[in-house]
Amino acid sequence: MSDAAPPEVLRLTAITSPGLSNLRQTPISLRFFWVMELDKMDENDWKYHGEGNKSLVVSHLQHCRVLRLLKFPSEDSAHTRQTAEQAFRHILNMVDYSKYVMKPLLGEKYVHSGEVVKLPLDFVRQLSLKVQQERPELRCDKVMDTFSGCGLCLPNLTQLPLYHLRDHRPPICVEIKPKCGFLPFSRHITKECKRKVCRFCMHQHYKLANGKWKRLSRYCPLNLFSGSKQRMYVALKNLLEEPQNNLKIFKGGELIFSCKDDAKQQPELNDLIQHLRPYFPHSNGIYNGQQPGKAVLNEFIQVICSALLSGGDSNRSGEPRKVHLSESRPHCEASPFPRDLLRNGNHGLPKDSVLAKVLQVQMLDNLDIEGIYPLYKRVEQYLEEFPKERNRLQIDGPYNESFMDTVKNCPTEDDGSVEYAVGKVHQYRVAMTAKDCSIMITFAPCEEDEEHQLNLEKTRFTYSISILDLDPKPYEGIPHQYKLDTKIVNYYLRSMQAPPPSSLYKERQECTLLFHAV
Ligand SMILES: O=P(O)(O)O[C@@H]1[C@@H](OP(=O)(O)O)[C@H](OP(=O)(O)O)[C@H](O)[C@H](OP(=O)(O)O)[C@H]1OP(=O)(O)O
Ligand SMILES: Nc1ncnc2c1ncn2[C@@H]1O[C@H](COP(=O)(O)OP(=O)(O)OP(=O)(O)O)[C@@H](O)[C@H]1O
Repeated sequence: MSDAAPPEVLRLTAITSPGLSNLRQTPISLRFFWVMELDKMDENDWKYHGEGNKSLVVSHLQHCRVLRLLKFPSEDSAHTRQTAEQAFRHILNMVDYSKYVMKPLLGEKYVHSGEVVKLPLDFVRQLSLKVQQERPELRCDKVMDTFSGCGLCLPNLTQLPLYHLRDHRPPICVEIKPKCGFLPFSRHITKECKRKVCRFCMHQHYKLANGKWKRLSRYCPLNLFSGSKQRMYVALKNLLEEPQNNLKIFKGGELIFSCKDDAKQQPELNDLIQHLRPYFPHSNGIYNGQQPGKAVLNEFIQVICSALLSGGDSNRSGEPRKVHLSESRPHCEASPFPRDLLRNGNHGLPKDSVLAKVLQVQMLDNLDIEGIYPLYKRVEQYLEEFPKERNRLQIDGPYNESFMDTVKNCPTEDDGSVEYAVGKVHQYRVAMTAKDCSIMITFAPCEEDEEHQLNLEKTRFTYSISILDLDPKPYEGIPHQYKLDTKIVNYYLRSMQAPPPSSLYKERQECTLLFHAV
């Protein structure tokens, strides 16, 4: 980038993987956000934004961008010391995987792969100290990587660029980690309950038993992915009642609703309603016989549903084209729902909607971990004999077009080859990424002539939808997945013999939303 670049673009410090990426291919919207001058990086320009299990995210105070920094187990200091080079490779791999594997599968418009940046170590260390007190206790088993100086720069997806110039109401962003939206249908499954109850609902019992959460969530991903507005409504209502790590809400880039640091505490729905009121002025009086707070939440849920179902093209009669998933049962037995509603119509998801995209990629896992594990062992045995083949088979990347070809063109029948086994393992790992990604919907009030509006009756919102956390899942993680699957099923079967007391579900009258026709 030359010195004559416009002031917003300044000196570029992004490093892209050689031969694969090119700045000229970076969308102009992203280039606009590159305002980083290496020698002027100041931790005071950044603030803590959030974190997951693997990375910590800080956001810029003025510009719509975030830095995503890796984390390591805190006891693993020897590891952290030797990893500057590895961390750099790791982040490059993450970008390539997002760009060359997940983006083609999920759709250009939903995925922002970001750019690797090399940051001054002093800046990273100061930043790490600065954010430490903001970090939730449950995430402090890991420390931020302050050794490699590598990070990932991304647009801040909780914001709408330049939006603040148009309206005083800041954008609202809803982040949903939907998890696996289908029941496995593989012939390799040995436990019948896996065909009837979804992984998320079963996993709740294991999480409760090992203390990860104090209450069960009623959310069921199969309702969210059903395409039925009524079932989606229930799924979103259940997320609001018990968000765990599946729902976060931001306003103007600030987190306003999520699970509390102390998992025993409950997030305040009444506070959320106060935040949302100015966005739904029609709902502030008594509306359709509902309390105003509930009417606000109802409208809010409808905005989210509408965004999740948007993006599909239409057939000749103006109906959105739908995808139907005939292989899998559409309903999870752990999520009680009136039978007639379940029978009522085969909804399906609009073809290009974000949910359809995520679900299709999740369903690349068509053998289930029970079918994958023996194939993993076949690959392992082969690698023991021919260790040099690891590179050719792209077990640890590089994640490029050739990796993607293996994912797309894997034969359907097992011919006993290692190529078949590797293809299925690659597909499984890609599906795992889609089962663990998050969807961000950012919306804000807009004028009549604005492009990209949600199709709603009462209010006009401009919006954007993105999919984030699209990192590769490690090949070495497969034995762990196999063991975890057994544990989850066993805990579920055990807890079905002694069902948990109803108090383990959140009992809150004031936040029980009305079920109404949508
Ligand atoms: O295994 P799961 O289904 O519990 O998913 C893990 C997530 O737990 P969850 O069930 O969503 O609370 C887990 O989320 P939390 O750390 O619990 O918020 C991670 O996303 C983990 O991925 P990774 O190992 O960091 O790449 C996730 O692990 P992967 O299985 O996706 O590798
Ligand atoms: N581009 C972005 N814009 C705004 N916020 C973001 C962005 N990327 C991440 N975040 C926020 O940071 C949080 C942590 O990021 P992310 O989910 O990528 O972490 P992770 O450690 O990889 O997650 P996991 O626990 O699934 O491994 C997200 O939940 C989200 O709230």
